Amino acid sequence: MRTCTQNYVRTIVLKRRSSHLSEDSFKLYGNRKTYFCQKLGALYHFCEAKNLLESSKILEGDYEARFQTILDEHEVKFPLPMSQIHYKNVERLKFLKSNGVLFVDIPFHEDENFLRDENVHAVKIYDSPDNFSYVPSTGNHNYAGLFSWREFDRVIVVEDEWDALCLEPTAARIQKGVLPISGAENSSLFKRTILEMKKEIIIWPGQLVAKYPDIFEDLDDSKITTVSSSIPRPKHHRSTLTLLNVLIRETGDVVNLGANMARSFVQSQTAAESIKFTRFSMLNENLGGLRKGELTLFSGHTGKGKTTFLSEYSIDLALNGAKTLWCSFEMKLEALQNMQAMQLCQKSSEDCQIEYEFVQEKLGNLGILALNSEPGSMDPNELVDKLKELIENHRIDHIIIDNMQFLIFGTSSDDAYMSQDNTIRMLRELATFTDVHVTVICHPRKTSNVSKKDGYSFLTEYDLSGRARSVQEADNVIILQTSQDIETGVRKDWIQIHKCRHGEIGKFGLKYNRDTKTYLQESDWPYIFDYSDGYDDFITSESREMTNTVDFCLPDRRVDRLKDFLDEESVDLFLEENDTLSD
Ligand SMILES: Nc1ncnc2c1ncn2[C@@H]1O[C@H](COP(=O)(O)OP(=O)(O)OP(=O)(O)O)[C@@H](O)[C@H]1O
Repeated sequence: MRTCTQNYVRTIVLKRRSSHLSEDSFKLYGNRKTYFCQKLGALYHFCEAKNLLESSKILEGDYEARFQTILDEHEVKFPLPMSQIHYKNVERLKFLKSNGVLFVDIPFHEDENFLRDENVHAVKIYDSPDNFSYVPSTGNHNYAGLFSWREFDRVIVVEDEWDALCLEPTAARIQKGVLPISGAENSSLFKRTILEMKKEIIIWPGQLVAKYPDIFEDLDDSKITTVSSSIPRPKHHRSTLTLLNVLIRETGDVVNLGANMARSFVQSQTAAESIKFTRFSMLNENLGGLRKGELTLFSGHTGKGKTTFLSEYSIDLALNGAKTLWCSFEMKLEALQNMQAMQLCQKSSEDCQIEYEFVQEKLGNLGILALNSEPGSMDPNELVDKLKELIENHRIDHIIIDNMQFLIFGTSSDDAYMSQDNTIRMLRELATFTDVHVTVICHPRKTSNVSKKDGYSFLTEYDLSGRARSVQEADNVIILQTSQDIETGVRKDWIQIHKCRHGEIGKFGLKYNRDTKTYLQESDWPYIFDYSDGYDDFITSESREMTNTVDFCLPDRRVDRLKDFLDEESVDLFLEENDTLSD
């Protein structure tokens, strides 16, 4: 009798084209038939696969006795010896799902039986997620028979059955089959029968070529495409979209748009799942909320509020469920913390200190994280590695990097450009392949097109420092625009969306409250402050300094206009509450 102290017993993954499987098993695990009917069924399948992976239980003690109990509990007859189990018997093992996952092994021998998948040969038992053994412990074991490689001319070779399980439905949407390789390394049949017959072989990750030289060395190079080793294995991806992105971006020179309709289905699904803004709800209209897997560049004139705005932006998102990680290389964490407390509670710094405990609790519940680093430069490679780890461990949805300059190295401008291109490319990949939204603050280069009237030039995406490459890589480019009338001192701020790959460009005004460091978007301004009017006529000589703040002065004629909209009593109340507004 075999004894294991800890075993993961994992359930059967049974979803192949087979006449003796009931419809029920197709539905349970999904197959191409199912998800083509349901369109987004692949997503379901993907989640199912992930759930199976994550919910597998550890069985303590004597494996076989425990296993037999499970079989008995579910009244499943497991006809030993295992080498004689047929698929139709195995089918019943799906009842084991609630107890974890049991992989039923397909014989992989140097004979044609393999191709018919007739027999189940062994059970794979996990001592830990990476350590497993087979019962009975004979020869080669491989799960190829469970997957879809036979149905397509193009095949993606992956490391093991978990990768295959996670990738298969997505791959099928773009007409590719999957084939797990582990266990087949000693088989010349594997190479001869499968790989040599296929028109295109994608190897994910590319290191498998070096790991299994006997299998790949003689294959025609022109048929092989490898997925970069910096991209995580399929089982580590968080959504179907990121898997599709890898397959579409990393493989093949030409994309069949017809076959890739799947991508737009998933894309629209992602949009529907985007995290919406409340304080800055006007961003929902253009950007469609915060979408996972995108890269946003955020810019604005130096010292004009980029960090301040993004801080409140991250609070808004956090209040709607998005977990943001701040990488603040410019501002000390205490300063960021203080600003976030004020913005969250909409209180002044002094009030936050008075109500310290309340503020602390509220901010704590929000769950915004910050990389524990001192202000200063950081090696982008080191940062990206760190971020991958944090995304995995803390389930992060959004990363803000403040700012790009701290990730650029090089003495000459050419070196700096190269470095910036490289950093942006890494951040782009990070967003795409981890399904996290990355927002990067970029400074503009020095601009000179300043009109006499406006103290700050109007920035466009072309004013962002570095090369156009960054803008091309980004999904969104947002600029906090500032203008200041040189004569009157009036400052105006607005958010301008210059690029939005999956939405629309647009703009909206902002007013700033110095006391709480918060912004009020245009649609929330008291209606009397009509954006199209401009602000010039709000100015009195005393209030010049404060014209873009919400507590600005209101001249008499504006009060009169207020009366057109409100009754006498409400106007009095309004004026009383805003006594700075009265003369
Ligand atoms: N709209 C605004 N009107 C007036 N003051 C503002 C406004 N927005 C932010 N500020 C103030 O401007 C100062 C600088 O803000 P912040 O650090 O956010 O700017 P930044 O653009 O990120 O700066 P840098 O270019 O140095 O990175 C802060 O004291 C902030 O309170």
